[in-house]
Amino acid sequence: MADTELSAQIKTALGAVEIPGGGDLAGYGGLSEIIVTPGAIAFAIAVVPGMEAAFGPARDAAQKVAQDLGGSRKVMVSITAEKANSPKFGHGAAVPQGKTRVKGVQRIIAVGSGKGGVGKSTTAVNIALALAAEGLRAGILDADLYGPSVPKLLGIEGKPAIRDDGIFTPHEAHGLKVMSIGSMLVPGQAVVWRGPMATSGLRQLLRETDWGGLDVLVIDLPPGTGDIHIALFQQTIVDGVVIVSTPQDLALIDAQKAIDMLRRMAVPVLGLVENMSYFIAPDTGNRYDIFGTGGAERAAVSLGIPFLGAIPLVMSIRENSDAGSPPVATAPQGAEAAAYRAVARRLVASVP
Ligand SMILES: Nc1ncnc2c1ncn2[C@@H]1O[C@H](COP(=O)(O)OP(=O)(O)OP(=O)(O)O)[C@@H](O)[C@H]1O
Repeated sequence: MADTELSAQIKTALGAVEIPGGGDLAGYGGLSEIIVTPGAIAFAIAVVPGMEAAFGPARDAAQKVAQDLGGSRKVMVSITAEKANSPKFGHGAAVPQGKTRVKGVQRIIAVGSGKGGVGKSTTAVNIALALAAEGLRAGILDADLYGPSVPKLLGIEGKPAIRDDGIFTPHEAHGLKVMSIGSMLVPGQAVVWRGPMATSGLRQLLRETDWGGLDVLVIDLPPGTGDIHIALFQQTIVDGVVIVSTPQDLALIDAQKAIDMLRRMAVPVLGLVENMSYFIAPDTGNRYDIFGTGGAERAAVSLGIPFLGAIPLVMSIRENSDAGSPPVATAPQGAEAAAYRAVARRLVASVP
């Protein structure tokens, strides 16, 4: 059967998959193009804020429908989310003075996003690994208080060791020094960890860790522009910020707000990375732009910032990252690692 026929057949069959709020997946506006190749089937479901879990059963059902029709093809159905922003940076605040560097750290590159759920943490971890692959002594600090995921992405468990003088010894994973704000949280505590507690927790992790001489520390920021960002940028010299976005997440207004905050806080914007940008069929190697093409590049141009590269939507990125085996470390010769390494090289070129 021709691939387009199977694609149409799957779409029709998705008419039997119910979605939250009524209706079916075939008629749902957030369903991407259904890519069918001789060896694979891939499509994505874009959902609105807070609906990722609710759409889980629909995704599982869609996966089954596609698998039943697709025979031995490998099936990937992803949910891509656009979560609500964190609290906004107040307008009119003065550009702060008195920023300092972190002891034992030459350069800091932060990774942020206008919105959550765009793959910011996955990108941050793989960029840090790619910087290490360029020969730099690299580390990563997980500042995403509202959803720390770096420990899972790097397969780290437990709290970091604390020396007698109260200084943290960071975890080590895949050649990276790693600290996560997740280690500071008691389960269920995150909600009340706002404002001063959150910022002092971050400060402690950043300043009271024995980084042991790093060329570059990557900081995985929370999404949006909130207290953590303001405190970090007020107190610390951050050499630049990378903004991660998905193609359908390119509501320019969000990226614009994040960039506006960075500019007013005198933090350089290093550029935009487009994540889950295109799908590469594992069998044919062909590229498919399932949500259209060129959005992030155009957005970068109109925002006046560099476009740093596009990361494909690949099943192995999700599966391996969620299992603590990020592709840059575990499959360094693969196409996924190459995409992250291209971004890292552009960063090395733009941060002295
Ligand atoms: N390029 C990719 N291809 C396939 N899956 C991806 C890709 N990038 C990220 N993912 C998956 O998307 C999900 C969300 O990624 P991640 O946790 O990095 O997002 P985030 O923006 O940091 O989210 P949050 O705002 O909740 O912290 C994860 O399951 C991850 O494995």
